[in-house]
Amino acid sequence: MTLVENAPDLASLQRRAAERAAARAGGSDRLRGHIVCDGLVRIFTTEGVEVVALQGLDLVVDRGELLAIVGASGSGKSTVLNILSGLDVPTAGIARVAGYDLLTMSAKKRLAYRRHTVGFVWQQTGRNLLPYLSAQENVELPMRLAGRRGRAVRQRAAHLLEMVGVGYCAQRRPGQMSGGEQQRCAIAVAVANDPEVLFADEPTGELDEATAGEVFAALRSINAELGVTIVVVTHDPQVASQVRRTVAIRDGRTASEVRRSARVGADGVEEMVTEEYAVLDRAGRMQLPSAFVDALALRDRVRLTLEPDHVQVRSGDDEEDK
Ligand SMILES: Nc1ncnc2c1ncn2[C@@H]1O[C@H](COP(=O)(O)OP(=O)(O)OP(=O)(O)O)[C@@H](O)[C@H]1O
Repeated sequence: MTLVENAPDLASLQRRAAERAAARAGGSDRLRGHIVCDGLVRIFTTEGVEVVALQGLDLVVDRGELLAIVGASGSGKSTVLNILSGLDVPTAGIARVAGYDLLTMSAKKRLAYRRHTVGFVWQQTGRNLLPYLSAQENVELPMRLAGRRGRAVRQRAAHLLEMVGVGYCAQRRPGQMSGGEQQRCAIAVAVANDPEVLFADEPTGELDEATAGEVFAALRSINAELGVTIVVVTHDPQVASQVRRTVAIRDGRTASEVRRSARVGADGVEEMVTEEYAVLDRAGRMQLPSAFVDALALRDRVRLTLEPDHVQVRSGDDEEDK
């Protein structure tokens, strides 16, 4: 499916994010695979019952990308995020972030990873900000805890608040800010110590659509200005219009992907093109979108035919019915 619209702004932000990310990494050749999941498996065992939350999930996120992960409740989104953020350990497979192997790293390294390499924004605003500090003080706090002092700390905090569009809230406490303003402030807090990767778990879950749009704008501007790699987990399928790449998870696997890219049309005007892909894993497996399965009443067996430039999928019942 391909949709075309005029929205060059997202494209120029993404170009800037790629330039900043390349500058951070010391060259554009270091951009590939900032986050790599390969055949990732997570099995939970509760009272003797096994739940396979991730069953061979593959995902590659490049340095400087802004990626959204979507999926229905129970599809495995939080499990992936918990693993990538170092809170949980996978059962098998490969999970690597910024050169850290998340399966084998020691407890000491895991702590350093969580403190310095990654930043977090949670859905509950109360988990992101201290209620008795102003927005400015909240953003300064992680820098002070890391031993930084002086005018540079105050300036960076003020600069980050401006970057996410809530500079006017600097002297307000969280209770004096709206939910959207608090989440934008939380983004500034999360990147205060310049992490390589920012993870956001349902950062707009408690917000209305317009306010959610402002939070995504803040994430895009942080991504473009700092070149930080961002992964947002959400159950909101509308997010695909807010970011360049959206990966959908179904039953613990990456099922499909929506990409928005800039193209110059015949009239010379730059436009955004949205394309949806199914994801083929290394074992040759892919999931058909449920809408396709329902439309053709596909079930149990399907017939595959190799054509010169595509593969045809037909109901396996056809031949038997004749
Ligand atoms: N600690 C746990 N113990 C047992 N099962 C778990 C545990 N954590 C998650 N699961 C199961 O793993 C599967 C994936 O859960 P996960 O929380 O990753 O889904 P999700 O897509 O984030 O859902 P939601 O949007 O509702 O948060 C579910 O079947 C869930 O019940």
